[in-house]
Amino acid sequence: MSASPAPILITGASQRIGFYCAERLLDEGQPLIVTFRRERPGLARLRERGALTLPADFADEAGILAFIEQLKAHTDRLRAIVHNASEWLSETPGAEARTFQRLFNVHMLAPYLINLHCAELLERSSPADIVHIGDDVTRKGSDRHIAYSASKAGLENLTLSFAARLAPRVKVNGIAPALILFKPEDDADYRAKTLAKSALGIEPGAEAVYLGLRYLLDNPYVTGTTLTVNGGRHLK
Ligand SMILES: NC(=O)C1=CN([C@@H]2O[C@H](COP(=O)(O)OP(=O)(O)OC[C@H]3O[C@@H](n4cnc5c(N)ncnc54)[C@H](OP(=O)(O)O)[C@@H]3O)[C@@H](O)[C@H]2O)C=CC1
Ligand SMILES: Nc1nc2c(c(=O)[nH]1)N=C([C@H](O)[C@@H](O)CO)CN2
Repeated sequence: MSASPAPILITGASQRIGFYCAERLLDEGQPLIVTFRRERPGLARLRERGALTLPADFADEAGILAFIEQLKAHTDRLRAIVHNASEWLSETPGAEARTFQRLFNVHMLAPYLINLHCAELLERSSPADIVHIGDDVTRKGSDRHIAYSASKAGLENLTLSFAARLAPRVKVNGIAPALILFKPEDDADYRAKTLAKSALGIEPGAEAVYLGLRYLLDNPYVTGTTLTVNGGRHLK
């Protein structure tokens, strides 16, 4: 039995929420493997801190399977898998089906295949967790991000199925955020309108998701659950 702790895998951790969670886990001395699609400034910092950074594009089955093979060449065990990689795409006029397929690949096919192919790596660790990062928008859908919302709803359902399949050795949960971080290009009007959608009316920052991740990793009696981290949007 290896003395060093098994690594945690976070997908899409080169920026924003995934990057923040990666930094916090490294702060705790947690070995880390992260995936990235495009080279970004934060990756150099994660590498400096000892994280293994693996390129991965989950837009199609071939890219997902290629990542799984690459991952298994680097480790034979995992403490947890955090499925964070995501694209926030609205309907693309004239390319609706391509966008739909892309979103379902990133948000559903990638977690599905990675979970199935990497369950054995998780079962070599105790405790072991899978965390799916979803979206609170699945509560009511979205008229401007139809395929995105549907694919995130499917991801939420994977939480239930994998929690049943992998118990008791692996806990499987989700986190459903609403606004966590604006994008730099979001204008004042959009920001004001978005903040008004929740009871708490704040942009909490990535720590709001990390605290949910920490809770799920630490709690031995939670599985098949999706944590809502939405500032009380459901109350408005
Ligand atoms: N930010 C927010 O307010 C909210 C976020 N969420 C969810 O939280 C999670 C993190 O959000 P956020 O940090 O804003 O996410 P980002 O939009 O920054 O995306 C995270 C990463 O996913 C990667 N990614 C996108 N497409 C692919 C792909 N085809 N294959 C592999 N990687 C890919 C991106 O890589 P690249 O760097 O190449 O673009 C990006 O770095 C997401 O699942 C998101 O849906 C939910 C609600 C609100
Ligand atoms: N992959 C992403 N998903 C989402 C993002 C994002 O930036 N990347 N942002 C949101 C918004 O914050 C929305 O919740 C409110 O405007 C949703 N999903």
